Amino acid sequence: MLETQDLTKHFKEVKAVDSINLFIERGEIVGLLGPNGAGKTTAIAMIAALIPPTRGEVLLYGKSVIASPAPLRQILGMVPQQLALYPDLTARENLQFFGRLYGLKGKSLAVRVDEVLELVGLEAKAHRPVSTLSGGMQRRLNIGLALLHEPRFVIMDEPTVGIDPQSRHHILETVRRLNREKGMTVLYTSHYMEEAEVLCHRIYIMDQGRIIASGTPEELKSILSSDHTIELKAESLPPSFVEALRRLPAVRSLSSEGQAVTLIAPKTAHLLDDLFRLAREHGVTVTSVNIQSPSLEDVFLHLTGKALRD
Ligand SMILES: Nc1ncnc2c1ncn2[C@@H]1O[C@H](COP(=O)(O)OP(=O)(O)OP(=O)(O)O)[C@@H](O)[C@H]1O
Repeated sequence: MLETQDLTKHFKEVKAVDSINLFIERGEIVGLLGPNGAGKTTAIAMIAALIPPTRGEVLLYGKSVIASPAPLRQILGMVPQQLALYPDLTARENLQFFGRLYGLKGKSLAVRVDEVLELVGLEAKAHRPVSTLSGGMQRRLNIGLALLHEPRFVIMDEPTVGIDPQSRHHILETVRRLNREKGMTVLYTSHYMEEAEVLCHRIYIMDQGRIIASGTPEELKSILSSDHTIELKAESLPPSFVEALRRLPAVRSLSSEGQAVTLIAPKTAHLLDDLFRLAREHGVTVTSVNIQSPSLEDVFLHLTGKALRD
């Protein structure tokens, strides 16, 4: 449906976006993930034809969005990172105001405002001035504004940053529901890996303006498929035992906290025999052992040497 070719944006010497090529099929939820400053907001601003690229192209069904943005604008809903709400108006009045801007009026406006209030779970708060709503509720209303005209394609810029778990859950559920029931296509930026892992069909990982990896969550995790994470808990963890674990040749990295120690090692290493032997030798009583596959967060660390979180 949409693709970018060699899309690039320079702000003087800063290469905010450096020659990215991505595609989004109709009906997909695609994640654009990266730490703060990776270039996500700049990339989506060019995709939405809000700022011109230094170089490159954005194509909607093969036609240039840069040369003619109108066809994209007709199907696009944009959820910006910054709230665009009138704080003194109620939630309903905000929706009515923006609905009129989209050309809705009369009964169809009233019906659509009610539908959107239900969709973002704010029916009970419709009469409240926006300034009295929680941050999470304001974010949900901000999403509602972008959905008023029933867009077929929605771009969301970090819609869950800094909000309570309940609102975050609600937003993720809303995106899933719109995708499932209406076939809505979504481009979703985030720096929360676990969120993208459960929500997105495909993910692009961005760092310093470039796409450094892409694929389904499973494909990305297979980058570390030959490793696993072992978490061992014990009644106590003497430092000599932790050191002995660290010296095992197969252990790539180790961290310990309280009564738990976490190791990353190749799957082929068959480390469990060594773990239990060392535990016996150091008089350590093991209470549990948990073996896990690496997460997307681990993949990002592996690719960039950095954690994604703030
Ligand atoms: N208008 C601008 N003028 C100069 N530099 C800019 C401008 N907009 C963005 N940048 C720079 O471009 C780089 C990418 O910024 P961008 O906001 O796109 O990143 P991001 O991944 O969206 O991060 P965040 O989540 O913090 O918004 C940063 O180094 C930023 O400082």
